[in-house]
Amino acid sequence: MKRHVLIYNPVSGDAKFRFRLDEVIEYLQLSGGMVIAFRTRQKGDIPAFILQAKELGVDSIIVAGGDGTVHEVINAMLAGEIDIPLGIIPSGTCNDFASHLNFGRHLPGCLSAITGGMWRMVDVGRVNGEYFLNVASAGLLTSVAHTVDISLKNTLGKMAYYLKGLGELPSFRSLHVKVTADGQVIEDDILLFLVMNSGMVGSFPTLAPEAKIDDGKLDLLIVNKCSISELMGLFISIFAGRHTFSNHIRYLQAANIYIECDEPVESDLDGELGPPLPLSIATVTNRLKVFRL
Ligand SMILES: Nc1ncnc2c1ncn2[C@@H]1O[C@H](COP(=O)(O)OP(=O)(O)OP(=O)(O)O)[C@@H](O)[C@H]1O
Repeated sequence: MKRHVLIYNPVSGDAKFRFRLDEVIEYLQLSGGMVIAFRTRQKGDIPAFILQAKELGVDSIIVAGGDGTVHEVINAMLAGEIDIPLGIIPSGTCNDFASHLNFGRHLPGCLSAITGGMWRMVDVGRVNGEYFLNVASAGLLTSVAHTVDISLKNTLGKMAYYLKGLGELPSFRSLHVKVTADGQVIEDDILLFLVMNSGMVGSFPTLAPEAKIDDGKLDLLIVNKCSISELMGLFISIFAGRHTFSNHIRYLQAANIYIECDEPVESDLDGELGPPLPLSIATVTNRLKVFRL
Protein backbone atom coordinates (compact mmCIF):
# COMPACT_ATOMS: atom_id res chain seq x y z
CA MET A 1 0.00 0.00 0.00
CA LYS A 2 1.41 3.41 -1.05
CA ARG A 3 1.49 5.97 1.72
CA HIS A 4 0.81 9.52 0.50
CA VAL A 5 1.21 12.69 2.49
CA LEU A 6 -1.20 15.39 1.33
CA ILE A 7 -0.28 18.94 2.33
CA TYR A 8 -2.93 21.50 1.44
CA ASN A 9 -3.16 25.24 1.86
CA PRO A 10 -6.79 26.18 2.55
CA VAL A 11 -6.33 29.80 1.43
CA SER A 12 -4.42 29.31 -1.85
CA GLY A 13 -6.10 30.61 -4.99
CA ASP A 14 -9.86 30.88 -4.60
CA ALA A 15 -9.68 28.90 -1.31
CA LYS A 16 -11.89 26.17 -2.73
CA PHE A 17 -9.57 23.16 -2.72
CA ARG A 18 -10.79 22.18 0.76
CA PHE A 19 -14.22 21.40 -0.73
CA ARG A 20 -12.59 18.72 -2.92
CA LEU A 21 -10.69 16.95 -0.18
CA ASP A 22 -13.15 14.08 -0.06
CA GLU A 23 -12.74 13.52 -3.80
CA VAL A 24 -8.94 13.47 -3.47
CA ILE A 25 -8.92 11.06 -0.55
CA GLU A 26 -11.44 8.76 -2.25
CA TYR A 27 -9.33 8.69 -5.47
CA LEU A 28 -6.11 7.87 -3.63
CA GLN A 29 -7.76 5.23 -1.45
CA LEU A 30 -9.45 3.56 -4.43
CA SER A 31 -6.05 3.32 -6.09
CA GLY A 32 -4.86 1.36 -3.07
CA GLY A 33 -3.22 4.24 -1.23
CA MET A 34 -3.29 5.53 2.33
CA VAL A 35 -3.49 9.31 2.91
CA ILE A 36 -2.05 11.37 5.72
CA ALA A 37 -3.37 14.92 5.38
CA PHE A 38 -1.90 18.15 6.74
CA ARG A 39 -3.71 21.49 6.59
CA THR A 40 -1.34 24.46 6.65
CA ARG A 41 -2.24 27.13 9.19
CA GLN A 42 0.36 29.74 8.37
CA LYS A 43 3.62 30.33 6.61
CA GLY A 44 6.42 28.22 8.06
CA ASP A 45 4.56 25.26 9.55
CA ILE A 46 5.33 22.78 6.75
CA PRO A 47 8.97 21.83 7.61
CA ALA A 48 8.17 20.36 11.05
CA PHE A 49 5.36 18.27 9.59
CA ILE A 50 7.52 17.04 6.72
CA LEU A 51 10.16 15.83 9.16
CA GLN A 52 7.46 13.85 11.02
CA ALA A 53 6.31 12.38 7.70
CA LYS A 54 9.89 11.34 6.98
CA GLU A 55 9.95 9.42 10.26
CA LEU A 56 6.77 7.57 9.20
CA GLY A 57 8.40 6.52 5.93
CA VAL A 58 5.95 7.72 3.26
CA ASP A 59 6.12 7.03 -0.49
CA SER A 60 5.13 10.42 -1.90
CA ILE A 61 4.35 13.98 -0.89
CA ILE A 62 1.42 15.68 -2.57
CA VAL A 63 0.99 19.42 -2.31
CA ALA A 64 -2.26 21.20 -3.07
CA GLY A 65 -1.64 24.91 -3.25
CA GLY A 66 0.00 27.58 -5.34
CA ASP A 67 3.64 28.27 -6.12
CA GLY A 68 4.24 29.61 -2.59
CA THR A 69 3.07 26.43 -0.91
CA VAL A 70 5.05 24.29 -3.35
CA HIS A 71 8.07 26.49 -2.55
CA GLU A 72 7.76 25.78 1.16
CA VAL A 73 7.31 22.05 0.58
CA ILE A 74 10.35 21.65 -1.70
CA ASN A 75 12.53 23.62 0.72
CA ALA A 76 11.45 21.34 3.57
CA MET A 77 12.02 18.22 1.44
CA LEU A 78 15.48 19.27 0.29
CA ALA A 79 16.55 20.44 3.76
CA GLY A 80 15.33 17.13 5.21
CA GLU A 81 17.07 15.07 2.47
CA ILE A 82 13.70 13.55 1.51
CA ASP A 83 14.14 11.85 -1.82
CA ILE A 84 10.59 10.78 -2.75
CA PRO A 85 8.45 12.06 -5.63
CA LEU A 86 6.40 15.22 -5.27
CA GLY A 87 2.88 15.42 -6.68
CA ILE A 88 1.37 18.83 -7.37
CA ILE A 89 -2.34 19.64 -7.35
CA PRO A 90 -2.44 23.24 -8.60
CA SER A 91 -4.90 25.15 -6.46
CA GLY A 92 -3.21 28.52 -6.16
CA THR A 93 -3.66 31.70 -8.14
CA CYS A 94 -1.01 31.35 -10.87
CA ASN A 95 0.40 27.83 -10.34
CA ASP A 96 3.23 28.66 -12.71
CA PHE A 97 5.43 25.61 -12.12
CA ALA A 98 2.52 23.15 -12.31
CA SER A 99 1.26 24.86 -15.47
CA HIS A 100 4.69 24.51 -17.04
CA LEU A 101 4.37 20.75 -16.40
CA ASN A 102 0.91 20.89 -18.05
CA PHE A 103 -0.95 20.21 -14.82
CA GLY A 104 -4.20 22.09 -15.15
CA ARG A 105 -7.23 22.42 -12.92
CA HIS A 106 -8.51 18.96 -13.85
CA LEU A 107 -8.23 17.20 -10.50
CA PRO A 108 -8.54 13.57 -11.71
CA GLY A 109 -5.79 14.26 -14.26
CA CYS A 110 -3.41 15.44 -11.52
CA LEU A 111 -4.30 12.50 -9.30
CA SER A 112 -3.84 9.96 -12.08
CA ALA A 113 -0.30 11.31 -12.63
CA ILE A 114 0.40 10.64 -8.95
CA THR A 115 -1.15 7.18 -8.81
CA GLY A 116 0.38 6.34 -12.22
CA GLY A 117 3.72 6.55 -10.44
CA MET A 118 5.81 8.03 -13.29
CA TRP A 119 8.11 10.82 -12.22
CA ARG A 120 10.88 12.91 -13.73
CA MET A 121 13.90 14.68 -12.30
CA VAL A 122 13.89 18.47 -12.33
CA ASP A 123 16.47 21.10 -11.51
CA VAL A 124 15.99 23.54 -8.66
CA GLY A 125 17.62 26.90 -8.06
CA ARG A 126 19.55 27.65 -4.88
CA VAL A 127 19.87 31.20 -3.63
CA ASN A 128 21.74 32.22 -0.49
CA GLY A 129 21.08 28.79 1.05
CA GLU A 130 17.37 28.62 0.14
CA TYR A 131 15.82 26.81 -2.83
CA PHE A 132 13.38 27.94 -5.50
CA LEU A 133 11.60 25.82 -8.03
CA ASN A 134 10.41 28.37 -10.52
CA VAL A 135 11.74 31.91 -10.23
CA ALA A 136 13.91 34.26 -8.19
CA SER A 137 13.40 37.92 -8.92
CA ALA A 138 13.66 41.52 -7.72
CA GLY A 139 12.59 44.97 -8.86
CA LEU A 140 9.44 46.32 -10.43
CA LEU A 141 6.34 44.05 -10.16
CA THR A 142 8.29 41.24 -8.52
CA SER A 143 6.98 41.81 -4.99
CA VAL A 144 3.37 41.78 -6.15
CA ALA A 145 2.81 38.07 -5.45
CA HIS A 146 3.94 38.21 -1.84
CA THR A 147 2.41 41.58 -0.96
CA VAL A 148 -1.07 41.30 -2.45
CA ASP A 149 -3.87 40.81 0.06
CA ILE A 150 -4.99 37.14 0.43
CA SER A 151 -8.71 37.95 0.38
CA LEU A 152 -8.23 39.95 -2.84
CA LYS A 153 -6.50 36.94 -4.41
CA ASN A 154 -9.32 34.68 -3.21
CA THR A 155 -11.92 36.83 -4.94
CA LEU A 156 -10.13 38.39 -7.92
CA GLY A 157 -7.57 35.69 -8.71
CA LYS A 158 -4.77 36.79 -11.07
CA MET A 159 -6.50 40.14 -11.59
CA ALA A 160 -5.45 41.01 -8.01
CA TYR A 161 -1.80 40.64 -9.08
CA TYR A 162 -2.25 42.65 -12.27
CA LEU A 163 -4.08 45.51 -10.49
CA LYS A 164 -1.44 45.68 -7.77
CA GLY A 165 1.27 45.67 -10.46
CA LEU A 166 -0.37 48.55 -12.33
CA GLY A 167 -0.51 50.54 -9.08
CA GLU A 168 3.28 50.14 -8.68
CA LEU A 169 4.21 51.49 -12.11
CA PRO A 170 4.04 55.28 -11.63
CA SER A 171 6.24 55.44 -8.51
CA PHE A 172 8.90 52.86 -9.36
CA ARG A 173 12.57 53.85 -9.67
CA SER A 174 15.24 51.89 -11.49
CA LEU A 175 17.93 49.89 -9.67
CA HIS A 176 21.65 50.00 -10.40
CA VAL A 177 22.84 46.39 -10.39
CA LYS A 178 25.94 44.39 -11.20
CA VAL A 179 25.23 40.90 -12.50
CA THR A 180 27.88 38.24 -12.96
CA ALA A 181 26.50 35.31 -14.97
CA ASP A 182 28.98 32.47 -15.54
CA GLY A 183 31.78 35.05 -15.65
CA GLN A 184 29.99 37.56 -17.91
CA VAL A 185 29.60 40.91 -16.13
CA ILE A 186 26.66 43.24 -16.77
CA GLU A 187 26.35 46.55 -14.95
CA ASP A 188 23.28 48.63 -15.67
CA ASP A 189 20.23 50.53 -14.50
CA ILE A 190 17.36 48.08 -14.58
CA LEU A 191 13.68 47.85 -13.74
CA LEU A 192 13.64 44.18 -12.79
CA PHE A 193 15.28 40.84 -13.25
CA LEU A 194 13.90 37.31 -13.29
CA VAL A 195 16.02 34.18 -12.85
CA MET A 196 13.86 31.35 -14.12
CA ASN A 197 13.86 27.58 -14.01
CA SER A 198 10.70 27.12 -16.05
CA GLY A 199 9.79 29.92 -18.45
CA MET A 200 6.33 30.40 -16.94
CA VAL A 201 6.03 33.40 -14.62
CA GLY A 202 2.89 35.33 -13.65
CA SER A 203 0.98 33.05 -16.06
CA PHE A 204 3.08 34.35 -18.99
CA PRO A 205 4.15 31.04 -20.56
CA THR A 206 7.11 32.10 -22.69
CA LEU A 207 9.00 34.73 -20.74
CA ALA A 208 12.13 32.58 -21.08
CA PRO A 209 11.70 30.86 -24.45
CA GLU A 210 14.78 28.64 -24.05
CA ALA A 211 14.03 27.52 -20.49
CA LYS A 212 14.02 23.83 -19.64
CA ILE A 213 13.64 22.50 -16.12
CA ASP A 214 16.24 19.80 -16.59
CA ASP A 215 19.00 21.53 -18.57
CA GLY A 216 21.27 22.49 -15.67
CA LYS A 217 20.82 26.17 -16.49
CA LEU A 218 18.79 29.09 -15.25
CA ASP A 219 17.38 31.73 -17.59
CA LEU A 220 18.12 35.33 -16.71
CA LEU A 221 15.83 38.01 -18.09
CA ILE A 222 16.66 41.64 -17.31
CA VAL A 223 14.37 44.53 -18.16
CA ASN A 224 16.55 47.63 -18.51
CA LYS A 225 15.47 51.07 -17.36
CA CYS A 226 12.84 52.42 -19.76
CA SER A 227 9.76 54.62 -19.76
CA ILE A 228 6.28 53.39 -18.87
CA SER A 229 5.21 53.62 -22.50
CA GLU A 230 8.24 51.56 -23.57
CA LEU A 231 7.35 49.07 -20.83
CA MET A 232 3.80 48.79 -22.20
CA GLY A 233 5.29 48.08 -25.63
CA LEU A 234 7.38 45.34 -24.01
CA PHE A 235 4.28 43.70 -22.53
CA ILE A 236 2.72 43.61 -25.98
CA SER A 237 5.86 42.02 -27.43
CA ILE A 238 5.73 39.33 -24.69
CA PHE A 239 2.35 38.21 -26.03
CA ALA A 240 3.84 38.09 -29.52
CA GLY A 241 6.91 36.17 -28.27
CA ARG A 242 9.24 38.93 -29.53
CA HIS A 243 10.36 40.48 -26.23
CA THR A 244 13.82 38.89 -26.18
CA PHE A 245 14.69 40.87 -29.34
CA SER A 246 13.91 44.18 -27.62
CA ASN A 247 16.67 46.72 -26.88
CA HIS A 248 15.31 46.93 -23.35
CA ILE A 249 15.80 43.24 -22.61
CA ARG A 250 18.80 41.10 -21.88
CA TYR A 251 18.21 37.38 -21.96
CA LEU A 252 20.82 34.72 -21.30
CA GLN A 253 21.32 31.32 -19.72
CA ALA A 254 23.81 30.55 -16.95
CA ALA A 255 24.41 28.02 -14.20
CA ASN A 256 25.77 30.52 -11.65
CA ILE A 257 24.54 34.08 -11.25
CA TYR A 258 25.60 36.70 -8.70
CA ILE A 259 23.50 39.85 -8.44
CA GLU A 260 24.39 42.86 -6.33
CA CYS A 261 22.83 46.27 -5.98
CA ASP A 262 24.07 49.52 -4.44
CA GLU A 263 20.95 49.89 -2.28
CA PRO A 264 18.89 47.55 -0.06
CA VAL A 265 16.50 45.51 -2.21
CA GLU A 266 14.38 42.52 -1.27
CA SER A 267 13.90 39.54 -3.56
CA ASP A 268 10.99 37.25 -4.31
CA LEU A 269 11.30 33.46 -4.58
CA ASP A 270 8.38 31.60 -6.20
CA GLY A 271 6.00 34.37 -5.12
CA GLU A 272 7.26 34.45 -1.52
CA LEU A 273 9.49 37.03 0.17
CA GLY A 274 13.12 36.01 -0.45
CA PRO A 275 16.48 37.18 0.95
CA PRO A 276 17.76 40.71 0.32
CA LEU A 277 20.38 41.31 -2.38
CA PRO A 278 23.14 40.38 -3.01
CA LEU A 279 21.93 37.05 -4.36
CA SER A 280 24.23 34.15 -5.10
CA ILE A 281 22.18 31.89 -7.35
CA ALA A 282 23.06 28.47 -8.71
CA THR A 283 21.31 25.63 -10.50
CA VAL A 284 21.18 22.34 -8.70
CA THR A 285 20.78 19.86 -11.52
CA ASN A 286 18.32 16.99 -11.30
CA ARG A 287 17.62 17.54 -7.62
CA LEU A 288 13.90 16.80 -7.25
CA LYS A 289 11.55 14.01 -8.35
CA VAL A 290 8.20 15.27 -9.63
CA PHE A 291 5.28 13.13 -10.78
CA ARG A 292 4.59 13.59 -14.49
CA LEU A 293 1.57 13.20 -16.69
N1 LIG B 1 -3.93 28.61 6.68
C1 LIG B 1 -3.29 29.64 6.14
N2 LIG B 1 -3.73 30.90 6.33
C2 LIG B 1 -3.10 31.98 5.77
N3 LIG B 1 -1.99 31.88 4.98
C3 LIG B 1 -1.51 30.64 4.75
C4 LIG B 1 -2.12 29.46 5.30
N4 LIG B 1 -1.41 28.40 4.90
C5 LIG B 1 -0.39 28.87 4.12
N5 LIG B 1 -0.46 30.20 4.03
C6 LIG B 1 0.37 31.10 3.19
O1 LIG B 1 -0.36 31.36 1.98
C7 LIG B 1 0.53 31.96 1.05
C8 LIG B 1 0.05 31.83 -0.39
O2 LIG B 1 0.02 30.53 -0.81
P1 LIG B 1 0.18 30.05 -2.33
O3 LIG B 1 1.33 30.69 -2.99
O4 LIG B 1 0.13 28.57 -2.25
O5 LIG B 1 -1.16 30.53 -3.06
P2 LIG B 1 -1.37 31.65 -4.14
O6 LIG B 1 -0.53 32.85 -3.78
O7 LIG B 1 -2.84 31.83 -4.26
O8 LIG B 1 -0.87 30.97 -5.49
P3 LIG B 1 0.32 31.36 -6.54
O9 LIG B 1 1.57 31.58 -5.72
O10 LIG B 1 0.42 30.16 -7.42
O11 LIG B 1 -0.12 32.60 -7.27
C9 LIG B 1 1.89 31.40 1.39
O12 LIG B 1 2.71 32.46 1.83
C10 LIG B 1 1.61 30.47 2.59
O13 LIG B 1 2.66 30.44 3.53
